[in-house]
Amino acid sequence: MLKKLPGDPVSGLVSTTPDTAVVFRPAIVQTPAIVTIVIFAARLVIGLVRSFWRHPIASAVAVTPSTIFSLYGWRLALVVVAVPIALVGPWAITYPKVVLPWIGYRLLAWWRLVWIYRRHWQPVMVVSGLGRHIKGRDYLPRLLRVTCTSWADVVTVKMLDGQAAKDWADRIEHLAHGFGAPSCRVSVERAGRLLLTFPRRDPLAEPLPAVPLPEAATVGPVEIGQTEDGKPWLLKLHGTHVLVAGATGAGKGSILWSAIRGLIPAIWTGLAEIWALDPKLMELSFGRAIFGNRYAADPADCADLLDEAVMVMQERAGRFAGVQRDHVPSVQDPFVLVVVDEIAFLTAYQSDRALRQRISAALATLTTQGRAVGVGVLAALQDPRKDVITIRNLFPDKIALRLDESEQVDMVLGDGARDRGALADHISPVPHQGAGVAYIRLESSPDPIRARAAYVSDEDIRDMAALFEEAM
Ligand SMILES: Nc1ncnc2c1ncn2[C@@H]1O[C@H](COP(=O)(O)OP(=O)(O)OP(=O)(O)O)[C@@H](O)[C@H]1O
Repeated sequence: MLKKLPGDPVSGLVSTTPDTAVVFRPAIVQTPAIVTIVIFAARLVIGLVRSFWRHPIASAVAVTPSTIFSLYGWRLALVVVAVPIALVGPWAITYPKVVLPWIGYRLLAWWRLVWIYRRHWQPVMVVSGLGRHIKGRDYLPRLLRVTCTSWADVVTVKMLDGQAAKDWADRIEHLAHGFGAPSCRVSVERAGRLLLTFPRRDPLAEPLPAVPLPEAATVGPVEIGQTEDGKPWLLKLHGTHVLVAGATGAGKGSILWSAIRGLIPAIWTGLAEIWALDPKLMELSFGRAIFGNRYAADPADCADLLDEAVMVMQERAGRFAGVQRDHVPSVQDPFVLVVVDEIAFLTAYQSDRALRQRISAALATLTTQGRAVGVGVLAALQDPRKDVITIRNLFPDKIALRLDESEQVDMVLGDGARDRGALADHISPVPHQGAGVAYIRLESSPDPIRARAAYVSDEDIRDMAALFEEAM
């Protein structure tokens, strides 16, 4: 009814005299006041119904006491407020994990929706360029829902038609600053819809103690720490190869040692073996007893050990050919995990060219053919540039600890990882806050996950090694 086709009727022309500008009289559509009032009232009712529907608890908390106050006075309103608090309060303190998701986080989500996101939505969208202001009208992405977890707000957004997730990923800093969050992560919920994660606090700010030794022998994903949403960080080792990149002091050792720790019962029962290459002669030498005679520090010895691993791999491949396609760990054919601390010492920084080529060839062979026959590589390095590690892409799983430069993030985790919120270059260099904190990108999902590896102290390593020393 209020729509008008573009252009003005000829009768609207005021002047067509040569030498004077053509002037159009703007078309004014007189809308009766009652129509405007009805439209605004309908919008208000729809908004209230939607608000009650989406936030029943928050709406009840806001509306019930004020209604009772206006109808029956403050005494009854006080009773209505005090009784639920008295009932739910002790329950919430005793069972916070039950009460918080059901009541606490819902109230918080409503409050943050109203106070943070809805209030700032229009300016943040327009200024960041995600919304458009055309001819006095705003075209904004729709803010659909806010949910809260213990550490973050998750905002569901319907993008404008024609927008891509990358448009949002390119503006994570605008979004984080605009909504007062330390960072923002973007993931796709489904076509046209995004989830924006805004952390409220850092759940990984405190170091984690070493994970207890597993009770059962397993080579399955081993628990090595905790992810941001409080779940155990399970690292797959059998059936893959893992590259860990991090600047000096980023905590590479804690990932290597946590992985070894998770395999200790399997090593003990003969289902797994760790073959350790320690060219820096620092990290792995601490637990030599765990590795038996499969430990090398000198580059020539490392090359011999790698060649031996290749031979084991090829012998198995020959035996398994046509019989089985997957490796099942057994005492005869244990899972062999080749752990390399600072792989660049053996490849890029190795001055003996022949040795360097031998080592590179062995590593490339293991990473291309090893996983089906139960030989895996877990390698750590400081500098992820291509000229330092040419076989970077042969590792299916990669972990980025604190990195020095923003460009290194995509080198480790793949294109677009940093845009989606893997801010590995922003991890704190203070060991207490940032060591062991990492971003992971799994083969199955483009969205990076933030996690922290448990800290395996020298004492923990000594205890683990002592188990094997006694048996020797
Ligand atoms: N997961 C962790 N949680 C808390 N603190 C840690 C963790 N890992 C390491 N640290 C602390 O950070 C320091 C450096 O760790 P680490 O030596 O493992 O780093 P790195 O990446 O191996 O460094 P480099 O490459 O220089 O050997 C350790 O001495 C320890 O105090």
